[in-house]
Amino acid sequence: MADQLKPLAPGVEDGCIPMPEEFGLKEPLADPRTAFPCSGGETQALMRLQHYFWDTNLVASYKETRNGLIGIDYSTKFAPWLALGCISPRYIYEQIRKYEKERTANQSTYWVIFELLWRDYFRFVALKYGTRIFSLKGLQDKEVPWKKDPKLFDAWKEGRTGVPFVDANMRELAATGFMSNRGRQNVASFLTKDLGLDWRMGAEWFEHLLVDYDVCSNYGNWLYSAGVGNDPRENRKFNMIKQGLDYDSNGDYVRLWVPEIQCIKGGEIHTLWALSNAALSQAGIALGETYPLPVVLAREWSRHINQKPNKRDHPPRGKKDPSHTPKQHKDRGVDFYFSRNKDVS
Ligand SMILES: Cc1cc2nc3c(=O)[nH]c(=O)nc-3n(C[C@H](O)[C@H](O)[C@H](O)COP(=O)(O)OP(=O)(O)OC[C@H]3O[C@@H](n4cnc5c(N)ncnc54)[C@H](O)[C@@H]3O)c2cc1C
Repeated sequence: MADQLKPLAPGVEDGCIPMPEEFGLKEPLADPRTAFPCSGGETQALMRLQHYFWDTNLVASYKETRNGLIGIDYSTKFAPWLALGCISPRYIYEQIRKYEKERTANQSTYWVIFELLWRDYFRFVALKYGTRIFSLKGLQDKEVPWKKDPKLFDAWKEGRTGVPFVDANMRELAATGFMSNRGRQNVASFLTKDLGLDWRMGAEWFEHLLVDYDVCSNYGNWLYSAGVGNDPRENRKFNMIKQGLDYDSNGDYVRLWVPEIQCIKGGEIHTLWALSNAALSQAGIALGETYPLPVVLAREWSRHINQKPNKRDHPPRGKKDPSHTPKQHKDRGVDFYFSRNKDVS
């Protein structure tokens, strides 16, 4: 490696690095609700690792918290730094191995490595298939009658679908550039399976906004969600209402991002349209006016109307913070990549 950079070519001046204002850009606003309140650069990335591994031992409970929705510590948040080359996956891997030797090795420490393997996997998929990862028919060359309805797409991207769990996630993305993995899987399934929209519209919207945008991980995951990746199982679809009740049983996440419906208490917030007029008007909600009616109603959602939050999904004892994931049943958290069921719900 060279010790020094070569001098600039003759005639090229070494001016100052231009500031965002010179391009007409304003300082980005920091939303206090963000799950990624960090800044860029290698130093910050290393500090995050130090915090997540060595200072707090959060890495040792990653598997239980990784499906969380609120706050910085439910997952590693390494993705933005990885996407921009501020930290390397090898360094993270070596640090996990060191942690396992010096502190503890458990399912959680393994699971962070496992997630990094997904990242690698999507790189290999992109290498193998090249520009086919952007093709409407995907890797399977599969004909699907995708729609391109701009009204439905706008409702999705602006968080106005009338499905609170979807809207909360889409608003978080627009306001902060970040969305949890649980949220991404759900809104992608909603766009492709419930709305039947061209999956590439969703992928492009993510590309436009994600602070951790990465061409391989983004298009690889979208292909998967759309059912046109190299996954042999068909028609897997998330049930938005069950997911909302499982992972945001009390509705705290929805209330954080969809304030106009925050007067509805508890998990009923996920099925607003099923509430009585009296309950809605008491909460100051006029469906279709102050908050949209659902743009679509999937048949399987009706199973969860009036469902009390599942006892088993209450946060583990001693973990009251809303950012903690509900206790997971055997297969929960083993994303749609592994679920044997068609309706991953
Ligand atoms: C539709 C969709 C689009 C996505 N787009 C992107 C993207 O553009 N860039 C991106 O980095 N991730 C993407 N992901 C994967 C995943 O959601 C994010 O990597 C993760 O939410 C980032 O948060 P984290 O760093 O706290 O992850 P953690 O849960 O802490 O995971 C640790 C690391 O493992 C890797 N990882 C975790 N899950 C995945 C996955 N499913 N696929 C690939 N790598 C994974 C990431 O590098 C992540 O930083 C997407 C997922 C979906 C469903």
